[in-house]
Amino acid sequence: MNSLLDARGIGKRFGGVQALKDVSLTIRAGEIYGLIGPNGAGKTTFFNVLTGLYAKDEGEVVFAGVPLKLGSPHEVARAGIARTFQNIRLFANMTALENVMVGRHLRTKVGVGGAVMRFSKAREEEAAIRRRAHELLRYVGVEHHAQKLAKNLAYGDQRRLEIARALATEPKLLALDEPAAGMNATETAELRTLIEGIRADGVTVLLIEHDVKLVMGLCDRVAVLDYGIKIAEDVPDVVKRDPQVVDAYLGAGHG
Ligand SMILES: Nc1ncnc2c1ncn2[C@@H]1O[C@H](COP(=O)(O)OP(=O)(O)OP(=O)(O)O)[C@@H](O)[C@H]1O
Repeated sequence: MNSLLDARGIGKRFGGVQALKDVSLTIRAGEIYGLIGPNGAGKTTFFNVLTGLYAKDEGEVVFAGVPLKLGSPHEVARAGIARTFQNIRLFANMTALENVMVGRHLRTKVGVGGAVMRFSKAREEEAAIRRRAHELLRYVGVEHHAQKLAKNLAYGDQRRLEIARALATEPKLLALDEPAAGMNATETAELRTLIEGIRADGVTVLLIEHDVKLVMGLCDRVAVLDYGIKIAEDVPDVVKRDPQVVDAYLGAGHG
């Protein structure tokens, strides 16, 4: 399998805290890749560096064969990486449909300049965006809430809506930060089916998750961070039995 993302020697410090130290990992095209580790291990920091929210101190990322311009969320999104957040970040007072349409606008070709000249073209594009947004809401299973304000959706549906919004940018890589947090067993099972479907439709998935059962059941490969260092990277069956991983994470009541 080809590699989609190659992170090399990523380092990030916050004052005296070395949140990431020389982290290298490779995500292959078409896989579901899990990133796990104890609280404070650096998982979200890795996501934030990867998606341009934090400037890195060291390292580089090659994505789809091209060096990724780290430090710019817009460039990262354009390159084909979309994400969701640990703490849901929707536009609370916009409808579910509008939230997805906003994500979709990243792909819009008609700019502000010439908008009058190309008014009908813009209208066509807007209609296409709306259609696609409806499709995505249906895809994640919340189309019946299209006209509801995001803040009025149930928690699990908000998480699904965030995924729809991320997918609206047509990413090659979808990075999910603790998507199962706060979900009950039924919602988690449905989420698993959704993520498997997303992969089956050709999107590679990077997943941070504390639900070890979900990670081990769903992921093709898993990397483990501990104090900012990658201590393991392998298929779930090997990672599960790695003594260092058991010691740092799985032993402490997580498994
Ligand atoms: N913006 C920040 N400013 C200062 N320190 C930070 C910042 N973000 C993260 N850190 C520190 O970096 C380390 C790694 O944190 P991070 O949130 O990446 O861990 P995590 O593995 O995602 O944890 P969790 O599972 O609890 O979400 C921690 O020591 C944290 O306190």
